[in-house]
Amino acid sequence: MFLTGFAGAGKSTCIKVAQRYCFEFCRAASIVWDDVTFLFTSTTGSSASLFGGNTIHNEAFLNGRIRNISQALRERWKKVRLLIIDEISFFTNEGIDKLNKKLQNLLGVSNKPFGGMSVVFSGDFHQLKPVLTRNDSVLYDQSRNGLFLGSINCAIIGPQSHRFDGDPEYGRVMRNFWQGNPTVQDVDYINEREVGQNGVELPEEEPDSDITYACPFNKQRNAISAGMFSKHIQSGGFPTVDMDDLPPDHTIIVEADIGSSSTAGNDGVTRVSPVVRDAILQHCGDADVTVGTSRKVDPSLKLYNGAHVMCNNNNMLKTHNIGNGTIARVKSIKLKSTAPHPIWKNWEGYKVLTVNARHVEYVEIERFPDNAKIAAIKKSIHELEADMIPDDDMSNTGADADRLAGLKHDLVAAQNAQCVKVLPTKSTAKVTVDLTGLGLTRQVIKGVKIQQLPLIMNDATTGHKLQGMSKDKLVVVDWDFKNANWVYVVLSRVRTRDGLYLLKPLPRDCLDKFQVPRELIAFEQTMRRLEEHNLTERVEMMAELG
Ligand SMILES: Nc1ncnc2c1ncn2[C@@H]1O[C@H](COP(=O)(O)OP(=O)(O)OP(=O)(O)O)[C@@H](O)[C@H]1O
Repeated sequence: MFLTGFAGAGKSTCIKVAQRYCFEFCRAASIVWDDVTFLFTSTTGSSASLFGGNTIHNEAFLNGRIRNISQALRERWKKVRLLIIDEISFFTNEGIDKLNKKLQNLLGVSNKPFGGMSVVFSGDFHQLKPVLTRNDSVLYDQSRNGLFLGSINCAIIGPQSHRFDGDPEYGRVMRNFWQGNPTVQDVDYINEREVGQNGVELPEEEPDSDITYACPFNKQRNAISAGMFSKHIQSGGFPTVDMDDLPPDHTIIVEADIGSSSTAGNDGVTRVSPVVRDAILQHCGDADVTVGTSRKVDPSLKLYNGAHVMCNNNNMLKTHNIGNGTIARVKSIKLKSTAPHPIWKNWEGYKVLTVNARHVEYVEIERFPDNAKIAAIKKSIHELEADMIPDDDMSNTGADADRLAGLKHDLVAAQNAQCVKVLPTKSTAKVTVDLTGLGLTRQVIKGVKIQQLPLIMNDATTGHKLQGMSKDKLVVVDWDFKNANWVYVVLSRVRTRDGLYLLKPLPRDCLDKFQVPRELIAFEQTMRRLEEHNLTERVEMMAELG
């Protein structure tokens, strides 16, 4: 099945509802149901973690060798009745071919596509493609992927978007972008949200506010995080370096433990010299330190209670539903019992505590924003407290007080269930460091042994991590026209135009950047015809049933 529709059409929500329906059906019919009966996966860790699923790459062992597939994994797949793959626009022809072979092997059925498994491909091809894909690798190109198209026997196209229910006019403009035909008036309408114009001001940062900064490049993301940290330091409580006072312990910079490298420096030695190490810690952001093709390591993580972070590996996706792209806030930092007392360092003239990552036992993070359960409990507490009169035991009934205590207890339990302890991990990274200021030339150092927490700061995020999310407030720092559909994906995350803040206006001459590829138009026509056929068949079947 192919489930599609424009941003916010409710594709992910629809799958959740279908899962609930299947669960209730199985329960009523006494059919065994377990956690993989309806297997929820996504092509990215960030969207998988939004609904408590895993990536399809992990579940179907896509990056492993067939001979290494364990018996336990084969047994697990035998229990799956329906496989969901969300955010399908991030999948490629190569991915589909691999999936087909892996499922045929896992299920022991080689003469049927995907080993005979029922698969729901869900997503919107008007959204982002994988970062490193060739144009001929897109799934919707009917001349290229017979397997994908040939296996789809049912299509559902969400007719409208629910994300913009609160602002239908913004939804209408987003649909124009989706269809590839925005007008200059649409661009002007968006640009009315430029900060500094028409009385638009940046939103206030409040503890529970879900403000996201969207920017195209990781360097910009790093610069925004550094700016936010400076703001945090200057907001008070940090002594300047000429004062005797010690810095507060709610804020600490966790410096990566950097060991040797596999490439020799100018002196022919593979050791990362103290000078180079200091340069990495002081001048590099996570955009400069990468593991494998894209995983980033922040050499100098600036953590404090409430800091916005993003997890960036999938090691805990299965066990704790925290994956690459899961967003969270820092709750606490625990140092090992053997750790020396953190020393302070000079950060723009202020004293800030600093510790090496090897001395950190864990950092506890809490998913953010609140899930529906926590939001509902907070709302009930707020309403009850508003009804109760402060310090007036006569008017406030005991029942109200008991209910309030019960709600607060439930809130703590629900919040604790959202918390996870993240441990430092060891990796081998490629570091790009500018050493020209030190009179040295070595700039790219490969094979650097590094230990750090698998977290990056999330004051700002790139479009690829935003896909699949709904936001109340979004600040667009800059535009990216190089990655097709970036502008549409970013703009369509926010529920209302009032929640949008632009640091740069959208260029008025960008209208030709939104054209929908011919192959995608042809693919969607095929899907529409299939949907009509499915609906007609269904009406006929219902009529036969009387
Ligand atoms: N039938 C519905 N009625 C009301 N609200 C809905 C409905 N379906 C979805 N929503 C709401 O609309 C928003 C977007 O839903 P959802 O994330 O499922 O859309 P999507 O199609 O998966 O979006 P995207 O393509 O951007 O990932 C969510 O806030 C969701 O709660």
